[in-house]
Amino acid sequence: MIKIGIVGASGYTGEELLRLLANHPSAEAVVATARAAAGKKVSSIHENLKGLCDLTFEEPDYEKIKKECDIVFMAVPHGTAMDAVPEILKDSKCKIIDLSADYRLKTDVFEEVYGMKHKAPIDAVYAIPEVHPEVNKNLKDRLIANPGCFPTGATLAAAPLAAAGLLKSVIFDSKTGVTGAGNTPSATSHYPNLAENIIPYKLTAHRHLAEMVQEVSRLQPGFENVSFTPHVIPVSRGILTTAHIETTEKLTTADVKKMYEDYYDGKPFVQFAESVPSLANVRGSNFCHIGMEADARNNRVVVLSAIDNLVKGASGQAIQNMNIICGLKETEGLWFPGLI
Ligand SMILES: NC(=O)C1=CN([C@@H]2O[C@H](COP(=O)(O)OP(=O)(O)OC[C@H]3O[C@@H](n4cnc5c(N)ncnc54)[C@H](OP(=O)(O)O)[C@@H]3O)[C@@H](O)[C@H]2O)C=CC1
Ligand SMILES: CC(=O)N[C@@H](CCC(=O)OP(=O)(O)O)C(=O)O
Repeated sequence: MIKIGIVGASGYTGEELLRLLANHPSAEAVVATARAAAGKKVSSIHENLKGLCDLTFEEPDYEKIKKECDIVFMAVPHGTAMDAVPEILKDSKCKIIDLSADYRLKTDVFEEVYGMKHKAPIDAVYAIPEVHPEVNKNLKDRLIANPGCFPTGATLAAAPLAAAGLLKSVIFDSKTGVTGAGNTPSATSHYPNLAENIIPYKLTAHRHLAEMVQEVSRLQPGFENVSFTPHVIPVSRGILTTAHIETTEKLTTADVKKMYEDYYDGKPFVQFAESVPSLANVRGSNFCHIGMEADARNNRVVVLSAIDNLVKGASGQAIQNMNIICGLKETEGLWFPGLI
C-alpha cells in the first residue's frame, strides 16, 4: 500500500483527498494535518467519512511525514506550500503533489501574479495528464504542480485546437461553484448574496489567467491572446467553462468533433456530451465532459467543458497524477460516475 500524508486535510480539497483515498485499492491516508483541528478525529470534522477514516488530525510535523509517507499532498493555501516543500524533499524519498499554485508558474510570473516573493523555487512538473502525457515517462519526478481548477477546465476545452495551431483568440467564460473559494466564508459565499444570483468577479485579471496562457501557449507556441472572466453561481461544486474560440480557418462542427475525439482518444477521463455538458453529470467524479459547436457564419467555435472543481479540478486530478507517478493504472480509485 502507498502511504499518503495530507497537509491541510481539514479544508475542502483535503476532505476530498480523504474521501477519494478511502476507496483507493493501492493507497491509504496515514497522516492528516490541520492546525486548528489538531487532536480531533477527522470524522468529527468531515462527518461524511464516519466509518471510513479513523485518523486524527495532527499538527504538521514534516520529519514524521517523511518517515511515514511515500506521497505527500499539499492541500494548503498559496504561499504556504513553499514553506514545507524543501523540508519534505530533503533527505527523503517522498514525492509531493502540490494542490496550491506555488509551483505552477515560472518563479518571476508567480511573484508578479501572486504578489509575493517565492521563498523556495524548485523545478516542478505541471501536470494535466490528458495534455501532458510526458508525466508518464518521468517516474523519478518528485514535485508535481497540480493545476488550478479553472485552468484545468479551460485547457481541456482548448487543447486540441491549440495543439493543431488553429487558435486566433480565446475567451474563457467560466461559472464556478462556491467551494472553489475554500472554506473561509466571504461576502460572495454568503447565502443571501449568492442564492438565485450569479456574481462575476476579477473580470480581466484573475490570477488563473497566467496559468491558462502558460498552458495554451505551450501547445501553440507564441499564442497568448487569451481572456478569462469567472462567475460564482449558487452551486457547491463544479466549473462550466464556455470557450469562445476564434480560429485561423473556418471549421465545421464535424471537423472540430473529429479533432477532439482524436486528441482525447485513450484519455479515459475526457468524455463527450451528447448535446451540451452539464455540471450534474460530472459532480463528484474525475470526468471532464466536453461539447462543441462551430459557428457556421464565421471562424468561431464554442467549446464547453464541465468538471467538478474539487475532483478533476483538484483532488481527483492529484490522485490521477499520483497513480501515474507511482506506476499505477491512471483510473485506479477514480473510476466511478458523477452523482447527477
Ligand atoms: N477549492 C478548490 O476548488 C480548489 C483549491 N485548490 C487549491 O488547493 C489548496 C487548498 O484549497 P482548499 O482545500 O479549498 O482550502 P481550505 O481553505 O478549505 O483549506 C486549507 C487547509 O490548509 C490548512 N492550512 C492553512 N494554512 C496552513 C499552513 N500555513 N500550514 C499548514 N496548513 C495550513 C488549513 O487548516 P489549518 O489552518 O487549521 O492548519 C486547512 O486544512 C489551495 O491552494 C487552493 O487554491 C486548487 C484547486 C481547486
Ligand atoms: C469561487 C472562487 O473564489 N474560486 C477561486 C478559485 C481559485 C482556486 O481554487 O485556486 P487554485 O485552483 O488556484 O488553487 C478563485 O477564483 O480565486
